[in-house]
Amino acid sequence: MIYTITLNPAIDYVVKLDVLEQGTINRSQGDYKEAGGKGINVSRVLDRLGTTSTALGFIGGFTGKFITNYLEKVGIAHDFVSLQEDTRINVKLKAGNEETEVNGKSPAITEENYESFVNKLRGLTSEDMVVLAGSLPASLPEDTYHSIVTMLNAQGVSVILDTSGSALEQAIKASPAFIKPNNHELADLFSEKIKTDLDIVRLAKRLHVENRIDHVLVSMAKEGAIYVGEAGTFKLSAPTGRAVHSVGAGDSSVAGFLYKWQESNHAEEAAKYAVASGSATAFSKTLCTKDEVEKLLEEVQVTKL
Ligand SMILES: Nc1ncnc2c1ncn2[C@@H]1O[C@H](COP(=O)(O)OP(=O)(O)O)[C@@H](O)[C@H]1O
Ligand SMILES: O=P(O)(O)OC[C@H]1O[C@](O)(COP(=O)(O)O)[C@@H](O)[C@@H]1O
Repeated sequence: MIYTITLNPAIDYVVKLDVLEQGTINRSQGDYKEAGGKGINVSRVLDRLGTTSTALGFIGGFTGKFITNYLEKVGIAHDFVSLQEDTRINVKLKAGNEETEVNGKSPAITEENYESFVNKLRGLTSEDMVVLAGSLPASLPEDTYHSIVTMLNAQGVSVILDTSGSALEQAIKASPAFIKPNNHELADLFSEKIKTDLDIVRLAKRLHVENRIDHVLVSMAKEGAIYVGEAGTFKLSAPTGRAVHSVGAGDSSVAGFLYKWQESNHAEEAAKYAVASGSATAFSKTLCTKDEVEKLLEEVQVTKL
């Protein structure tokens, strides 16, 4: 069974504007709300690709209810721990080609809440895969993902991790099986400036070798991705198209990789599927569908590095 963990879910409130002017009243040309947060988006894309998963994490208040109602409507299983405070709202402002994001502050998580969550993971086994994705709520320590990866590894569970900053820096020391930083997150992780593909390869190889991470997929938005791992080192081009809304593109890549990986056990195929899924989401108003992904698959070119 696949489980996705979103410790800090969100309603994504997407607002379209002609231009965004600071210090005055802007009027929306159209807006909509999505059940978001990285793990939840992975569950949503897996569902569209035909794979079942259960969404775990913390949820609270009327905003949390919006998310669970949505998941129930589309038939995605969930087993969240309930919080007193409201799940956050993340505002995504789309003005012309520019996307500006204001991600909300996380609700408080008590020790009791956290213990209830960890108890849900105790029964997982080597039959299971877990996606840990997104930022950590402010009330949890920065080594939270490190502890979860350590615990799940000991239970034989494969862990897929997609986070950034200090949470990522700590968690990679516990050797998750797969990570998908974007090129900026990779640069931050090593406090380096990335200028060429070879810089990416060099840093990703350190994660593969020194941190014993089986698969490292570094996404680079319209430049595609670079894979370093058990299957070798290669670059994958992204299909060309008009980027409509890139929120969730990274989450779609994670879901695409996981979907193909569990079906084929073939990392190169999985990485191709990841890139096609990310691009299919970037090219559509919301998350990708399987048809959209498979239409783009042939356009993803793989070059050995
Ligand atoms: N403008 C774009 N054109 C084509 N593909 C894109 C574009 N933006 C994102 N993608 C696809 O989505 C994937 C993930 O995007 P990226 O922006 O790197 O991730 P994240 O959302 O995690 O920052 C890329 O590897 C690529 O396949
Ligand atoms: O937990 P974070 O880092 O604040 O990110 C949450 C945001 O990321 C998203 O999951 C989108 O992520 P990507 O664009 O990286 O795929 C949004 O749905 C959500 O608002």
